[in-house]
Amino acid sequence: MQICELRQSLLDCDGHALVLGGPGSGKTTIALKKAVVRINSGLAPGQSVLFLSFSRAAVARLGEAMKQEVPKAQRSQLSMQTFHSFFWALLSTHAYLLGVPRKLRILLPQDEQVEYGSIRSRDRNPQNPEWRAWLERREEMFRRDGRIAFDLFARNAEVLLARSQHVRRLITQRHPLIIVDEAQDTDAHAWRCIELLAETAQIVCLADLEQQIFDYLPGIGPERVDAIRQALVPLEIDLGRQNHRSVGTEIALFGQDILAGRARGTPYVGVSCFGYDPRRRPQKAALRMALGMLQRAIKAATGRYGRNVAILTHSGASAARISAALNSEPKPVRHKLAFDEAEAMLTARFAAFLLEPKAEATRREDLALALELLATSKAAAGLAAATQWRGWAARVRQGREPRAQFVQAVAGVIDSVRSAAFTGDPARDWSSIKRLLRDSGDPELLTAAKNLDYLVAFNRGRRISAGLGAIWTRDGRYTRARDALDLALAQDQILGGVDDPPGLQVMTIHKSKGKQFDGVIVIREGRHDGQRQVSSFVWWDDTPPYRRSRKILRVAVTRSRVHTLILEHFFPRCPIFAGHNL
Ligand SMILES: Nc1ncnc2c1ncn2[C@@H]1O[C@H](COP(=O)(O)OP(=O)(O)OP(=O)(O)O)[C@@H](O)[C@H]1O
Repeated sequence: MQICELRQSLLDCDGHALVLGGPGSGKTTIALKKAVVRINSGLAPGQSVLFLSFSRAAVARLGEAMKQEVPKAQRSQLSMQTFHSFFWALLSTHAYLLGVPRKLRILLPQDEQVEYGSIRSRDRNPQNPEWRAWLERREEMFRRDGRIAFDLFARNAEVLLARSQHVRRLITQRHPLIIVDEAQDTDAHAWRCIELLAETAQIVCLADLEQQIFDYLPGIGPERVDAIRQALVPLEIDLGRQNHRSVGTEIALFGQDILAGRARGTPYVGVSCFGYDPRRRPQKAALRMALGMLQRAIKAATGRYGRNVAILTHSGASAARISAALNSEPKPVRHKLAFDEAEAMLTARFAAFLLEPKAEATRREDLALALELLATSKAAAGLAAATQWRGWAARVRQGREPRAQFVQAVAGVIDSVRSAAFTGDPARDWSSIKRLLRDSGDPELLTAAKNLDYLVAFNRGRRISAGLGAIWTRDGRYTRARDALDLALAQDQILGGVDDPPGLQVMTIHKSKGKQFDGVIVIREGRHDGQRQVSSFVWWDDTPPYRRSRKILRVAVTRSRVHTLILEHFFPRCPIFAGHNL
């Protein structure tokens, strides 16, 4: 890699720095180089360069990039973490200074969701007394029981760092250089933490305001980059519109034109569009054709098929529909769906419960508990059935077992696991639970079995297996399997899952941020805005000239290295695409 003068100035700089630049301009790459230079200049034993990112996805990509940019010998001196894992480590060691219990536990998102699931998403705001009451209860859980929700991490880390110079020193002595990825998306608390650490550590912020697509979240806004400038007075280098991701294509230029609202009216190298009429051609057929076109385009450009490709959608519901269309017979297409995990995690707790030893004497309690666990996962999905199932659980406890088919099916499963001989191999035993659920023939239990598949798809299996295996080795049965599962999931949400699998992935545009694929299909369809069908590229509440929508679409189209294909319904027409001729 050529190091230009601009990049060299970053490598030479001892003070704070701010690296700006568009998608694929090389911010991450040069920051990793900077880390290597710092490591080579000598770190004391126990010291490392800290690279902070928002999502595990971004850390996963960093891991990939690191393999290219950082020599093996130095990798252990580079600590790549998400903000969450960094704050968690900080809080779990020092939060007692805030007067909370010494032993902290994480309030998992799926458990939080159970608490507030009944409040509609649009009512989850500080104006709503019900929501405020939940926030207070959540705060109380932290103060009294040491159970802390992810959302409280940054705020409490800030209080801790602000109060204790000692803790600040401990961190900056360990990490003399801190690199902050996607610094434009730090909220006020996370940013204040960095600012406090900047007193005694060197900070390098990477930012691109034009990729700020999480600005609907509280505390995130365009003011952050100015705040960085004011607080750090950094050396500023701007990689501008350099494009190293999709060299030889005009993908970055296309993204730029989308953002600027410029329609040049001629095709772009590396970008194509496949429009279809959903009344004539079903989506599942169009999807398969589009995947073929994408892979052929990648092969034509590079001589080989793409290693990883993604289908990007505007909403989670749309991602789920695409996934279902890909799964449809006769030729299902293998893929991974990045989806809302709460329901699946809670179903896993039900499965863990089924693994726990059971006795005839506790049948009634077991059945009631099973119904409650299932109700909890329903509640997380915001489904009304939860209330009814909880009612049934209460009746079971009173000795009045409802005749409802669902209750009978669950009772059947409980009866079968009581006599099941588990093998001690968690993977096999987990599969036999799934089989039992499927064999029950009940549609709800079938959904539960499917949710368990998702966990495997998400690579959550390994840590869960290890936890369950350890219990079996100790006890010869799965005593308190649910605790082991919770522990595995908590670890996983903070530390784990840092891989970027090959193959096809389906996800929302927001989830794709910071990722890179050989090829990308961006789905455009219709979405109902309450009055009529509008293009799904037009974001909720956005108005001409559609700044927000353009920003988001640009993030989507610039995720690919070789080819981006827009798969679109002919109708409704899209104002953002008007004048383009792809
Ligand atoms: N100076 C360079 N010369 C050649 N290739 C480079 C250079 N810098 C980066 N690359 C390559 O370009 C691609 C994108 O770079 P990188 O991920 O660093 O960009 P980025 O600015 O962090 O992107 P984004 O903001 O979209 O996450 C990578 O595959 C990287 O290996």
